[in-house]
Amino acid sequence: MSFSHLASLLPPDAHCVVAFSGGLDSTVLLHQLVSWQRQQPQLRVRALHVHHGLSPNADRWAVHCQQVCQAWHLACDVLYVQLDAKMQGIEAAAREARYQALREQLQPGERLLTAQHLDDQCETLLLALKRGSGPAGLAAMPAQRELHGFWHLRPLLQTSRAQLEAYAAAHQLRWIEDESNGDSRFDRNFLRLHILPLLQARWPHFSRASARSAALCAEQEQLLDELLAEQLAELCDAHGALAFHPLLTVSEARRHALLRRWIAQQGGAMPSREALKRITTEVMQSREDANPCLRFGTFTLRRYRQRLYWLPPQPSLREYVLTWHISEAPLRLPDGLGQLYASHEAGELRLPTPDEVVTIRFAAHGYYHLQGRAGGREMKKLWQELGVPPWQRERTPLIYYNQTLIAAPGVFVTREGAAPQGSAGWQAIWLPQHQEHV
Ligand SMILES: Nc1ncnc2c1ncn2[C@@H]1O[C@H](COP(=O)(O)OP(=O)(O)OP(=O)(O)O)[C@@H](O)[C@H]1O
Repeated sequence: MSFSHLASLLPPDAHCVVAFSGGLDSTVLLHQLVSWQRQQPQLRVRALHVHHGLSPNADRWAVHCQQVCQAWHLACDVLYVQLDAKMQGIEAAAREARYQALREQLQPGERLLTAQHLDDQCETLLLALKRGSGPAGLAAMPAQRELHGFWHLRPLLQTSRAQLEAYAAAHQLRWIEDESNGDSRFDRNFLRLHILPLLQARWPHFSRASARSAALCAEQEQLLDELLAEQLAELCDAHGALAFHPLLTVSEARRHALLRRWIAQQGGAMPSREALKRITTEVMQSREDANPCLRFGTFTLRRYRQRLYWLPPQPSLREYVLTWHISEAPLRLPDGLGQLYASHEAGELRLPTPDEVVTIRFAAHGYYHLQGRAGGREMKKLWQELGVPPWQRERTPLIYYNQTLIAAPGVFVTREGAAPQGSAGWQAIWLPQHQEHV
């Protein structure tokens, strides 16, 4: 038996974690790895089984998986996830929960292996066609991808179901049949049970040919990624906000390709063509003083000045008042905003007097004088002058001494907050959460 499909994806000393459902596909994959390990003794293999709790047989499947692994001298952990069988889109929810549970178990250096095969690839392509996907969707499943810092590999993508069945028979493997595989209310099962057999009967190479189409789409997408990477990097600032004016002077095809890649980098789902057109007309081309906003699931696309922002929910924190003992530990801010540190080295803030209580708030109204600027201004005007986008204005920590606004760390210091010339001051440093461990 040749293991070239494994050797092309895995170094000989790889640490493999197989997502083992106990079905035909992952049983064959696990058996092949165990067999290959005899030739590659440095290879490490272990299995994880996810117990979704959806089938009355789920406990038996978990026991089966552990027995198979025991017989093959492999470690096998069972991961329990909670799902409600009555919920909408249970297939997608189960997949989401499964990948999350699997990911959480991976140790540094381990690779996750799943057992999707050639016919699965064909089904995925047909499902993408049904949704009207573009080339990224029609590329179906990649044989390898990075998944939150880990490698996720699908070594069987070139192997047909018939080949897997022949392998299982030749090695007398035992596997379990998920009874839900026979339920053609699920789109994938409908294709597998009713459509693919017809296509394969007429054109025996249909799955292989369609997988080739998927691979060609993937290649085109990769080429575009490479060609557009430089331009996209130039358009993005350090926070990922996109300078959109240059996009208005390029072709629609290039604009859409750049927007799709930018949204993917921001963690958004692939937008439809219709959505990309709306981004152009309703957000990029809206009036200069408009405050356009489009919702995409839990994300919001907004424009501020010359840039587009892809934002997770940004609730106002105006109700918060946190007392800060600046000589003690750093202060943790609400809603994942990170921490505030006090540094007593060469700061520009005056120290509070003994009767002044230091609080952190997220709202300021009225007229203020900022240090280093002539004249006072309304707070709203100041935010505009400082270039702070509207959604950040009630999420920027503000230091108060009693009822007096002193500073916004890293943004401004008020006249009332400035240390007198020649006297020692202190500094407040705001470290957003994503920088805490740098
Ligand atoms: N209960 C499970 N425990 C562990 N691994 C599983 C489980 N179910 C499925 N897998 C893994 O995921 C692979 C794909 O399974 P399946 O085709 O049933 O899922 P799917 O929802 O279509 O997933 P995908 O989008 O990942 O293709 C299997 O080959 C197996 O490696």
